[in-house]
Formats: sequence, structure tokens, C-alpha cells
Amino acid sequence: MLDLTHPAKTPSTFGTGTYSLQGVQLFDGASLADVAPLLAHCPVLRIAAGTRLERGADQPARLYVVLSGALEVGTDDERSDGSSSRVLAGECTGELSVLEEDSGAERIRALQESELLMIDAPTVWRLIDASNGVARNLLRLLSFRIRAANAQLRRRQKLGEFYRQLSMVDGLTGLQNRAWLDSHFPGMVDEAQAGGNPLSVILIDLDHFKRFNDEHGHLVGDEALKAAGKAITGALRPTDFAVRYGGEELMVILPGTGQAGGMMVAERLRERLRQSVIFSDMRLPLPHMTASLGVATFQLDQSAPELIAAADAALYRAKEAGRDRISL
Ligand SMILES: Nc1nc2c(ncn2[C@@H]2O[C@H](COP(=O)(O)OP(=O)(O)OP(=O)(O)O)[C@@H](O)[C@H]2O)c(=O)[nH]1
Repeated sequence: MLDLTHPAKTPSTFGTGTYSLQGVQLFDGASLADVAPLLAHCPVLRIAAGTRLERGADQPARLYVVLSGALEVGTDDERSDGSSSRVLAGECTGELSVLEEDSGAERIRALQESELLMIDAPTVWRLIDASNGVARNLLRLLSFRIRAANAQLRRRQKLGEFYRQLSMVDGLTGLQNRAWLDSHFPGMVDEAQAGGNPLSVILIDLDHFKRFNDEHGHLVGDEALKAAGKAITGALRPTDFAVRYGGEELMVILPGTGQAGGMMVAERLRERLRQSVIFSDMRLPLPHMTASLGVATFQLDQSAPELIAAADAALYRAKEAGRDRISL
């Protein structure tokens, strides 16, 4: 790794070598007579492929112009996610650090043998003063960087939203999970309260599921749960929600639906669950599963946990009454 704190160790300066600025974006259209004298003292590093240059946060910012070769550049500051980008011959890096006079650290690695013109911050400012061309090229470069950063931000936001949605889905059944319920259900209850809209909840518990698991195995039990999830989602409107509330306990939320509607949906769900076919690991259809369902409808001033508790109490009554039935 090269130590940039002692530029005296570097082999050459721009003024003593025969370096060309042909094809360097920063100097495109700029008068070489204006810029070359200002660059004369700037070191030019020749580095082998794989060489790493590190500028610590306590060292002055520099602009690096790649005269030949290619670099990989990453930043370590708190605004970055540690990703890196390629800087090819004719391009430069470090201009943001110079203009912001920031103290962020950067990591540079040569992807092939490269020549780097290192321009210190005071010289960058002198170049801007001396050459409209350099100033214009820097502005173009900055606008490109801003657009690229915005595009990256949008990609990350989309990715973040994708993972957020994913974290709210139950992996086995594909229904919403408990985290989704905790984050969305209280808002639905608040809306019902504020707007005076009906809201019903159905808690569904598969009957004798322990026995089912014991008789057919846990994996077939998983298949039964998946089939139950599918049967439920297939019986709902797009505005309804299905949640895996716990192990073999599922929940359906019906915004805008009162008690009569809730009972109607519960009956449809009970029937669809009875009809869903589950296969054993020998691919033989198993006896139909049944479920017990508890329906509760939002009462004024009821909290979200109270509404769920009411559905749970109704479910308990359905179990007590003999299972495969619906209770209020
Ligand atoms: N295969 C499988 N089984 C699960 C899963 N989650 C919970 N269970 C099982 O579901 C069973 C629930 O059993 P219980 O709460 O005793 O209820 P039950 O046997 O369904 O009896 P009742 O509800 O009274 O009709 C337990 O054996 C759990 O292991 C799962 O993801 N996959």
C-alpha cells in the first residue's frame, strides 16, 4: 500500500515528465497553456495493478486524474454503504472531497498498471480560477455525480421497500405475518373508529391439527397450512387481508364489513377449507381438514387488542361447541 502522506516519495511530477492531458475529461476544451503551468508541481504516481492507495480522514483531500490504467474507488464515510465504482483513463475521482473540503476517507485500488496525476485542493481552486473550461467540466462532472447518486438512492429505496414488504410475509403460507399485523391493524381500528366504518375480524384455527401432524408428519402438516392459506386468500376480496396469526391460527381482516358480512365470509371460508385437498407424502389425498372460526365486529371505542380478544373468545366458543363451526 502506498502512503500518501509523503508525496516526496512519489517518482515524478507533471512538469518533469512527458504526460499528455489528451482525453482527460477535466481538461476537455480547456487551454493547456492555462492549466499546464499550474499542474507542474503535481505528483504523478505510477502504480502496479492491485496497489492500494488509502487517504485517511485526517489527510488533505486530493483530486486524482487517471492518465492511464483504471481504478476501483470506494469510500468509507458514513454517507456511503461501502460500494465502489470504476474510474477509467481520462476520468477523475476525489473532486467532491476537494470541493467540500471534507475529511472523508477513500480507498483506491489500481485495477491495472496506472498513472495518476494527484492534484491538491489549492491547485484545483487555482485551476478553476484560471480556466473557464475546467470550471465548466467540473460542473458537468458534479451534475453527473448528483444524477448517479439520486438514481442509486432511488434503487436503494425500492430495494428497502421490497425487503420491508418481504419481512411482513409469512414464509410458509405467503400470508401476512404477525409483524404486518402489529404495524397495520391498529391503524385499521383507528380508521373504523374515526370514520364510523364497520370492521370485522375472523380468527381461524385448524381442528385437531396436532393429531394431523402426529398422523401424517410435520411436513404434510406444513402442506396443509399452505393449502389453508391458499383457500383463504382465494375466498377474499382484494381489500381484505389474511394473516398467519400464530402456528395453525390464521386471521382474516375485513375492512368495511359488519357482522352479517363477516359471518357470510366466515361461512365461505369454512366451506373452502373443508374442500381444500391435501396430499400425503405418497401423493394420496388425505381426509379433509376442518376449522373453527370466531367472528368479531368492531364496537365503538374498542382497541385493536380488544377486537382480537373478542374474535379469540368467539373462536374458543366454536371449539367448545364441537369444532368445524363458526361462532360470534
Ligand atoms: N406442521 C406444522 N404444524 C404446526 C405449525 N405451527 C403449529 N403447528 C402445530 O399445530 C398444533 C396445534 O395444536 P393444538 O394447539 O393442540 O391444537 P389442535 O391440535 O389443532 O386442537 P384444536 O385446536 O383444539 O382443535 C401443534 O401440534 C403445533 O405443533 C407449522 O408451521 N407447521
